[in-house]
Amino acid sequence: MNHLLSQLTQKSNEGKRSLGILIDPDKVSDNSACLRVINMCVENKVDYILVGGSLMTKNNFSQIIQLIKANSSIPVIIFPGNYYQIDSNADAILFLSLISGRNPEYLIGQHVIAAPILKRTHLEVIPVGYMLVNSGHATAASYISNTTPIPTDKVSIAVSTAMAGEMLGLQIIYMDAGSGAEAPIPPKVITAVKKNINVPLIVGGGISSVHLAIQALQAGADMLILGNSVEENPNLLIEVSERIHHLNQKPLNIN
Ligand SMILES: CC(C)=CCC/C(C)=C/CC/C(C)=C/CC/C(C)=C/COP(=O)(O)OP(=O)(O)O
Ligand SMILES: O=P(O)(O)OC[C@@H](O)CO
Ligand SMILES: [Mg+2]
Repeated sequence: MNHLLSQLTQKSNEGKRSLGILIDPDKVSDNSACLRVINMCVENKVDYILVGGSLMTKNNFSQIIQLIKANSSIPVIIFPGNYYQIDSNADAILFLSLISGRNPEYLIGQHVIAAPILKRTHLEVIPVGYMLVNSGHATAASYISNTTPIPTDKVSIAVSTAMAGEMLGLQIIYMDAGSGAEAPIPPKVITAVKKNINVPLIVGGGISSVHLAIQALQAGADMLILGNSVEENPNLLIEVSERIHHLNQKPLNIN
């Protein structure tokens, strides 16, 4: 029942890293473009495909999940911007509580609406403490959720927020600079958070080069999420995936 969470937790405990690719349905122009990304994920042994966005203006969410399921065996994890983004053909959903913000709607409101719908599916529901960290300019997730991201230089706020999330029972912490961020989460913030929690740490937002990806992994990220940059530079997916498989032969342990 909690297969993916167990897998991620075990990998994290062993110091092994994972790679997730985000497909934002709003950015998918057509099936063939989407299929290209899916095929690249398969060829490069990507661990997870995430599907979701802050806003959905196209009616293609379920279709994209079906396309992934029909063309790969990579687990599909919903990364929802809101409770409309639920589809029983996916494998799991990140049940995000936006703990960096103070908007009750994104801390618990959306969840109350989603819970009975999720109960009727077989989706694995993964409780996640979702933290937005300032990235230089406003991001869609921060604007849409009407929350202020954690200031980048306030490391102790990021650490305390992550610790509180873990103490509340959340099983993963996801630190996000926001999709298309000018700069990703600084390595020192990643390391400080990682050293103070015992649950897996996902890091994403603005990872636009192999160098930045390696920096985040070496700082302590258990799982990286790449979105925008993969569409702009497909080689990034290939190179980051290779590096992760290489690193996993000599696992690091930050804790
Ligand atoms: C529990 C359920 C069902 C929903 C939770 C909803 C919560 C708390 C969401 C957190 C806030 C939020 C709006 C997150 C969005 C995360 C996401 C899927 C980001 C993908 O990128 P975009 O934010 O769409 O960026 P672009 O500007 O690049 O399109
Ligand atoms: O699109 P990018 O900037 O890679 O970000 C991915 C994801 O972490 C956004 O929520
Ligand atoms: Mg979007």
